[in-house]
Amino acid sequence: MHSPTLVILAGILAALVTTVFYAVWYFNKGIPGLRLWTLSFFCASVFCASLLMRDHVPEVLLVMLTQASIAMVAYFCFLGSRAYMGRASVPHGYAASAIAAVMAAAAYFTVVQPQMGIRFALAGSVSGVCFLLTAHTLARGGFRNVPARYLFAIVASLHGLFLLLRPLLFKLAAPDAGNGADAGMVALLSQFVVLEATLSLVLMAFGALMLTNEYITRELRHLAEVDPLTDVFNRRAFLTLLEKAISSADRTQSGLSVLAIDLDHFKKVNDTWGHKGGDDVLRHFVGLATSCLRNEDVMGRMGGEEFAIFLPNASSEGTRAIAERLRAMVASQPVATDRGPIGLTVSIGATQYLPGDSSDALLQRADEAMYLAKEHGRNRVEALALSRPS
Ligand SMILES: Nc1nc2c(ncn2[C@@H]2O[C@H](COP(=O)(O)OP(=O)(O)OP(=O)(O)O)[C@@H](O)[C@H]2O)c(=O)[nH]1
Repeated sequence: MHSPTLVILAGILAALVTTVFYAVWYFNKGIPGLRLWTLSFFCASVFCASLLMRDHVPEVLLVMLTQASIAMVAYFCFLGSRAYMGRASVPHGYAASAIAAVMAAAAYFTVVQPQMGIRFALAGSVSGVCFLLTAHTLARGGFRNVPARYLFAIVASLHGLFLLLRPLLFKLAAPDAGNGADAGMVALLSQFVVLEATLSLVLMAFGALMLTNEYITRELRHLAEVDPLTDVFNRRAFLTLLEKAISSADRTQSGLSVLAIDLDHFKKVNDTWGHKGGDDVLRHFVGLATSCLRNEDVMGRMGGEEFAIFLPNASSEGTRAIAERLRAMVASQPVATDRGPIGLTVSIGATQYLPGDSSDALLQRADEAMYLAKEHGRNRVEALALSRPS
């Protein structure tokens, strides 16, 4: 296909992708990386537009514009990937200096010592390195959690490698571009370069949209499962996980313990310190509780100032020890506030899964034990059916 036609097609695609990304970003500004990917595709549109203005703009200006825009396509793509992966941005000063140096070199090799090959290699190497860095950034986090990163990382690395090897390819295919046969080969390779860039653009846009979609899905799942104040599972999610833990305990004949925890005299905390003070206490308690749990232990907020924790594979002694450690920790570590420390105690009911228990029965028994702790004076641990019958 005619090269200018391919460039027009690539330009239309880049502009369309930019518009779609801008619209998605406009309504979802919190998605990390999306703004930078939008800028990257915008620079790709500028690059295509500048190629099409070839006959109407002074050569040196055109070369500087194309070199800067192609470098920025890759740089913004790299920054977007870092943002998506939650990594810190890189200092823009280095990038600005690098792009300025590339533009200066491009001007030098256009006006002072015209060398198209060197300009070509320069543009390819800067953006090639940025695309390889993009692939490395996306791959480093581990593929298992976010499988869509496969596509983006593979396309970015192949595109980066192609950009780096491109001058070599031209050299091998057409060692003497002045000769007629080699000039034909150069034209063919140029068409392939535009095709490769267009295909990479489409695939990377696809990858970025998949990552965006994955982020939104993850956020929605988080909102549906997690209590916004304390960041532990809400009642519904906790019960679902408890059901699964019960099935697993049945299957593997392993232990499963449940703690029901209620903050003592929490109404008084609210009355004395205000609702905000009460919220701080809830968060403080959750922080303490999670610090003394193992990775496999699961905590949920069952409502108000009531929490529950289930402990897979915990023995009765282990369960008692964790409950007692948590009780003592809460009692000894008041919440520090500007107006002084807020003292806090908890009542804990502990129980263990007995064959045939439903999740409701198990939680109810833990609750009964917790009410016993309240009745017996609060700031204590009570247990029901904690030892497994032999
Ligand atoms: N700050 C804050 N308070 C809450 C929240 N949810 C429930 N509460 C308060 O928790 C308090 C629970 O009080 P009660 O059920 O009377 O229990 P208590 O004062 O802890 O007394 P005991 O449980 O018998 O020790 C109420 O004042 C609720 O308003 C919340 O998300 N934030």
